[in-house]
Amino acid sequence: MKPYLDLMQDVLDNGVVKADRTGTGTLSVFGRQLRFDLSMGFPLLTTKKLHIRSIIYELLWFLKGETNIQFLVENNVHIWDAWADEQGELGPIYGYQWRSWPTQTGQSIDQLSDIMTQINHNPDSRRLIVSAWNVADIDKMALPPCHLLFQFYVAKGQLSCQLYQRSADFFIGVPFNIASYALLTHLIAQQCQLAVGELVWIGGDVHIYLNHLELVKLQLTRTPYPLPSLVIKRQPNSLFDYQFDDFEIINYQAHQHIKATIAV
Ligand SMILES: Nc1nc(=O)c2c([nH]1)NC[C@@H]1CN(c3ccc(C(=O)N[C@@H](CCC(=O)O)C(=O)O)cc3)CN21
Ligand SMILES: O=c1ccn([C@H]2C[C@H](O)[C@@H](COP(=O)(O)O)O2)c(=O)[nH]1
Repeated sequence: MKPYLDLMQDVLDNGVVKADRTGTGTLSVFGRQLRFDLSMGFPLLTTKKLHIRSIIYELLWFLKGETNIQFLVENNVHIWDAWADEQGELGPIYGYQWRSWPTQTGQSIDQLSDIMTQINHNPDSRRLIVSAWNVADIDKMALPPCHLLFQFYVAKGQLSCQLYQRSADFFIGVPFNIASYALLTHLIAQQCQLAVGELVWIGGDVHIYLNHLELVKLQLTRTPYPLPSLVIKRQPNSLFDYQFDDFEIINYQAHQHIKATIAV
């Protein structure tokens, strides 16, 4: 995860102090890229132990097309609690747009099913894109999508994924986002009988919240361990049939977790 740590240092060295919506304040840079060769290991941070359980459940929840935190809460995952209303609703966020983007004629588009069909039948397509940025729905969302558009690419029997993230909480959110899209790429690759290629992460406003600066500096004193591996124990019939127990992360050696306050 050296690229992640290098960019963390880049934000410390070159970041501009900016005010933000949450009132916390950030150090921020604009427009950065990270690349991970997924065939070389699963990109899970090793300089701070990550709660992979939350990451897996969140992705399964997106894949179900759900936007109510009930499924997460039932599985003791509370990462979305702070943004939900009293009914647990978040509005038409990721899951809804991925699985049932509404059309003007009252129908809906399952972008993920369509992308799988395209990868299988038209792998050289340059249009393998999924977008969560539904302009007409933004004001109904608890939070406009941060990871808002991703594109797949097939070459040499490998599936690569590039993600655009408009706003990136580098200490808390980005490690989750990288692991989540790495997992998604593995799942789609398995379903399409492809190997995994690269994950390319692109950040717009890449920021460190000012109350995370000391934690970031602590993390940068740590030496990374080798990356763990992902084992998928079963091949379900569809992308939407995976369960939590299908996954195992092996050889995950990491430094102690660093607890931080999240900006809401
Ligand atoms: N400021 C901010 N940063 C984010 O990363 C973020 C948001 N807001 N709002 C919406 C979602 C929710 N996501 C979240 C929310 C909380 C954690 C979090 O608390 N992580 C803890 C571990 C908690 C756990 O897994 O139970 C951490 O220390 O990483 C992570 C991602 C990512 N998003
Ligand atoms: O998956 C996610 C979701 C959210 N974030 C961060 C990025 C920002 O710090 C906040 C969102 O605030 P905005 O004012 O809407 O930009 O949440 C993330 O890093 N990853």
